[in-house]
Amino acid sequence: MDVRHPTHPDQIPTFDTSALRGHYLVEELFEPGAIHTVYSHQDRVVLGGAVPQPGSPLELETEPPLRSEYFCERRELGVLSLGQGAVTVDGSTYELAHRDCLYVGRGARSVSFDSSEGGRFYLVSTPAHTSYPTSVARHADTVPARLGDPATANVRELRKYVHPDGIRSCELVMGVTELAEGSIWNTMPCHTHDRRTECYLYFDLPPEHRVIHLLGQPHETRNMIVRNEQAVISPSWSVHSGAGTHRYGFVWAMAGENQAFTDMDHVAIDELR
Ligand SMILES: O=C[C@H](O)[C@@H](O)CC(=O)C(=O)O
Ligand SMILES: [Zn+2]
Repeated sequence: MDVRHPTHPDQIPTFDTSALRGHYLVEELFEPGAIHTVYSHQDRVVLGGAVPQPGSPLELETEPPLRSEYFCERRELGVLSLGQGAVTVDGSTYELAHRDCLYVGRGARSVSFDSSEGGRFYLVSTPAHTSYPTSVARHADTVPARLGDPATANVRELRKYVHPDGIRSCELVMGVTELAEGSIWNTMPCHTHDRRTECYLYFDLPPEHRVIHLLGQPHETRNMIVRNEQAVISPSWSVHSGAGTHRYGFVWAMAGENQAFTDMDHVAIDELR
């Protein structure tokens, strides 16, 4: 488990490219036959990737930084399936298709991942004060919000999975946004939300393409060049927006003080520096 400490916005101008990437970019989450996790002290979000090999399920183990008997002892967990696979939680198996979401409530003792056809799972976990039921939200059954405009190259569909009017949780708010062919911008005009950390995982981006992801306070932005299946941790003071060299999708997940999706401090394009 990689541990990332929080940063102050005044540090941003002092970071070179590799320092910026070391603090905010999660480059290697998905390795065949392994589970990788990152513990961020930004709202104590844990990000992870699980890639089970056919016939060899992977069990989510606790890690020393958690000081817990099992992973979900004090935590809830969101799982976003990138492909076809199954997650077994305390003996109940949930089959997931590409972009389906499983929420695992606090107290689940055993969580394991299995796939016979190259499935992979993105994990986001946050501290939990109580136990909400483990449940599934399927991409095919979720009515998306249709956002954006062709003129601004940001036509996209947003699906909320874990949120106050969907799967209930303690802190976690989670969903997927997918851009239409020919659209490249997400979250522009952009925003911050001082009450929450937000993490993006970009997916469905061809290997030769990249997303130019913007971060930092609105008046002092930086960029990182991001590959497919890499994640970005955005502290509460940071914008989180990007433009791809190709269409893509991204999993967004938030944790912190509140769960109100509309609690955003909007930033006008002409305020950005
Ligand atoms: O606070 C909310 C998040 O930044 C994302 O949900 C934004 C997003 O998915 C989009 O604009 O497409
Ligand atoms: Zn946001």
